[in-house]
Amino acid sequence: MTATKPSAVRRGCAITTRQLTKSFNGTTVLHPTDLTVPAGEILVLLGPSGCGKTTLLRLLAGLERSDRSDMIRFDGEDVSNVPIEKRNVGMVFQSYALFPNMTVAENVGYGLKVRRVAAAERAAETRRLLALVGLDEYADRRVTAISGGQRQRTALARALAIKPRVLLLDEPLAALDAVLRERLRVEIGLLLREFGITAIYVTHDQAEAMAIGDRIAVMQKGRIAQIDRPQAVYHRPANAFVAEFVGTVNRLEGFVRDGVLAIGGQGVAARLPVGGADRQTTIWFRPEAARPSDTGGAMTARIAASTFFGATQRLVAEVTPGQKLQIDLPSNRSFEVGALVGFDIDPEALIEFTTEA
Ligand SMILES: Nc1ncnc2c1ncn2[C@@H]1O[C@H](COP(=O)(O)OP(=O)(O)OP(=O)(O)O)[C@@H](O)[C@H]1O
Repeated sequence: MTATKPSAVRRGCAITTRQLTKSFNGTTVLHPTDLTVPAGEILVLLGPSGCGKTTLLRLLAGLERSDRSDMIRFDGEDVSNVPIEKRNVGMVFQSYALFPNMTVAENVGYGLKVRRVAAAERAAETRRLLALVGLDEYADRRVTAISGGQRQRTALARALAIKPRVLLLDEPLAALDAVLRERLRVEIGLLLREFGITAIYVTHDQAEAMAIGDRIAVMQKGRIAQIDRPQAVYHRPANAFVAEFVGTVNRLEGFVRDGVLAIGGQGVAARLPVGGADRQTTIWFRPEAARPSDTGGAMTARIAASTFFGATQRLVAEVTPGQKLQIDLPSNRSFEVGALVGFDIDPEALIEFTTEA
């Protein structure tokens, strides 16, 4: 994609919400939410179906009214009672919502035409945006005659054409196949950063969230469970829900005595040094925290399955009958299903929550 520097595009604005709340028919779907999004940030709203992501996005857009007013500010200005057409937000949806009877260029220039921007200026701006999203050669194609990925880039260019203060994206890649999704999430992230626009991006795909977001707000039942940089959300999840929703994670339950979590079974066992007082606890760790050990290791588990990933292999291993762990080990050693594997766990990567989610 061409890396043209946008010149006329205004930087995005800062967004703040204070105790933003939404109920439908007496059921609260967004609990009071305080959000501060600095200008130019890409914030991803991540969470399972029904957790309130779209509701929060629609409130910011002005497509829903909050339960109380004066809750949303753009650069300090209260926009709670400003209708959508005056909020100056751009929107990109999963279903491209393009006009099928128009060309790519006509779609991109549509918002400018509605705003009565002169034809020459409109054409120049449209060309610039099409170059930016790598569609200059498709300007005169009908949108019905381009691919899904090209349609999504057309939708992005169209949303950016009106120079929005905020760009809101709701599962923009959900309708695309896996390969295209993976490519476009990198491209969209680069484009949004290049624009310097403030963007709120809704997805339920954690890999997409980590690739695109400057920060991720993980939502759980109408609340933000954690808002932080992708690395922090992944490595230092705020609660068990976040740990399980973002990436693969293992849980080990047992008693800690003299600083060691010990669980045992028939030939398989864990004696994991975790420190701290004697307690019953759950310890969490990610598959890549496992380290192969030739001397036995703190953990011994029976291999139930293995999957080759190239550089690594993912083993499913039973540490006690019924307690399965997923661990990633280098793929240059082969492990037989049914055999025992010894490994350690990077102590830095152990996660323990004082309160359960
Ligand atoms: N207009 C509405 N009337 C009644 N209930 C609604 C309305 N819109 C959303 N809801 C409810 O609010 C809750 C949150 O919905 P929302 O669409 O915000 O979730 P989401 O996280 O975006 O989910 P998904 O990923 O499935 O789109 C859901 O339980 C949904 O059924």
